[in-house]
This record gives sequence, C-alpha cells and structure tokens, in this order.
Amino acid sequence: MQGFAWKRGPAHWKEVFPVANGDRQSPIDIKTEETKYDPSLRPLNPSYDPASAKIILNNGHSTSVEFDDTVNKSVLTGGPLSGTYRLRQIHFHWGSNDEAGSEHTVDGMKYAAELHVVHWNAEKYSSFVEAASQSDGLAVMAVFLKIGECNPQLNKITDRLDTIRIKGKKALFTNFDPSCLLPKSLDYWTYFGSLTVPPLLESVIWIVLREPISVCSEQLAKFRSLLSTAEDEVACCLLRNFRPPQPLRGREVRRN
Ligand SMILES: C[C@H](CNC(=O)c1ccc(S(N)(=O)=O)cc1)Cn1ccc2ccccc21
Ligand SMILES: [Zn+2]
Repeated sequence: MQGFAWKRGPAHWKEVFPVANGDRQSPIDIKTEETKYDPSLRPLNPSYDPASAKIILNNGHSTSVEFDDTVNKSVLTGGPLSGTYRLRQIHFHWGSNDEAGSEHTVDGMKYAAELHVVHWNAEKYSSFVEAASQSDGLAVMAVFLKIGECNPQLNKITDRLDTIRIKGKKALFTNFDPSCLLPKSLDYWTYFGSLTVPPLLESVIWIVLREPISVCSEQLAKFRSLLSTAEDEVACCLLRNFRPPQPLRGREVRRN
C-alpha cells in the first residue's frame, strides 16, 4: 500500500495509480462563495446501532473502527443520497502539528484533523469492494476537528490507541455509535469525488459537515504516536496522513 512517507507520498501516487490525475479527485478546497444552494437536498439521516462496532485497527496509514456491514443495521440515508448506504468504517486524518491535518479545506483554511465515516451502496451492490469501483458506490461523511476543548467522546477512541500502536494491530471495540462524534448541526456541502488514499477510486459521494467538532492537542498527540511500521520494522510514527486538496475540474459543490 502506498504510504505517506516522503518517498511514496501523495506526489508519487500517480506513478502507480494514474487516476490520481483524474477529474473527480478528493479532497478539495471548498470555496464557500461558489457553493450552490440546492433545495432538492434532504436532511441527512444517520441511523447507527452501537452493536455494529467490531474492532479498532491500525492499518499503517490511519486508525479505523470497523463495523459489521453484513446487514442493514447501521445506515446513512437522506442528504444527496438515493437509497441506503451501509456503514463500513470510520477513520481519521491528521498532521504533524495542530495547524494542519484536515484533507478538505474551507476557503483555504486547514483544520487540525478530519473524521471520515465510510458507507457503501448496499441497495445496488453486494459488497464494499464492488461498490468501491462504482461512481455511486460510496458515501463518506467528513467531519472537521477544530483545535480547542478536549472532546470526551473522542477519548473513547484515543484511550485505546496505546493497545494498537503497531501497524496491523487490532483490538475488540464494540458498543460504539459514531453519531457521538457528529456536531449538533448536520448541515453539509456535497460533491462527487474519490478515495483520498490509493487506489483513489472515483466512487465517493462526499458529504462534508459544515460545523466542526472539537479536539485538543493532547488527543491529537495520541494519533501521532501510532506507528506506520510493523513489529519487525524500524519504528516510524504516523505523524501525518492527509492528502492535499486536488483540482476541482469544474465540479459543483452544493449545500443544503
Ligand atoms: C479501497 C479499499 C481500501 N480503502 C478504503 O476502504 C478506503 C475508504 C475510505 C477512504 S477516504 N479517506 O477517502 O475516506 C480511503 C480508502 C480496498 N480496495 C477495494 C478495491 C481495491 C482495488 C485496489 C486496491 C485496494 C482496493
Ligand atoms: Zn479518509
């Protein structure tokens, strides 16, 4: 898997994944003045069952909580979506300091980190991997993490990171409803984009929440203490894992 370390960073991904230069790549800078109000956009309707949560994992380029996506127990409907999208995993992106870390930016402003809540179109496709190669296959809800007060809900995740420091490590993690990490307002921007890490597939309907949640420096430091290396490798901290904004290529960003 292509990593973020300097020799295989985002600038080199196009050598292995030519779609990196495609016309619906993510993330993007959201120029708020150019977003278009769309009255047909409906309210977002996340409906998650805490029992769906299964494990917390360090996959070497982020930490994720994986959910049971064999049934329609935890789903996202509404917003720009037609049909039911099933929750697959959540994960985070962060930087080496508090001044940068988000993937999407707003009028050029970077947040300290970004949460991605990943769903796939279980109405039309039979698996995540199949959906990941379809233009309407995935729906990812992005939540900005703004430096400020420590976030007690986030502690449910950061308090477990010391048990999965090494790449490939996983631990049981259940009874967790990711709605606890969503802001009060579910107002959003939406646009057609891609995965932000290889294979950069152009299969994502992005739903970026306008209101950030808070995170404090101590919590971010715990993410940075994760290792991007496995047991038998020289330890290397996962200091940053955000892809910079990509060209809009004429795409429209709508808002509800
Ligand atoms: C995509 C899948 C692994 N990647 C992801 O699941 C994923 C999910 C969300 C994001 S983000 N940051 O955009 O929210 C990024 C990656 C495996 N997989 C499926 C097909 C496939 C083909 C080649 C290699 C791996 C492949
Ligand atoms: Zn992501």
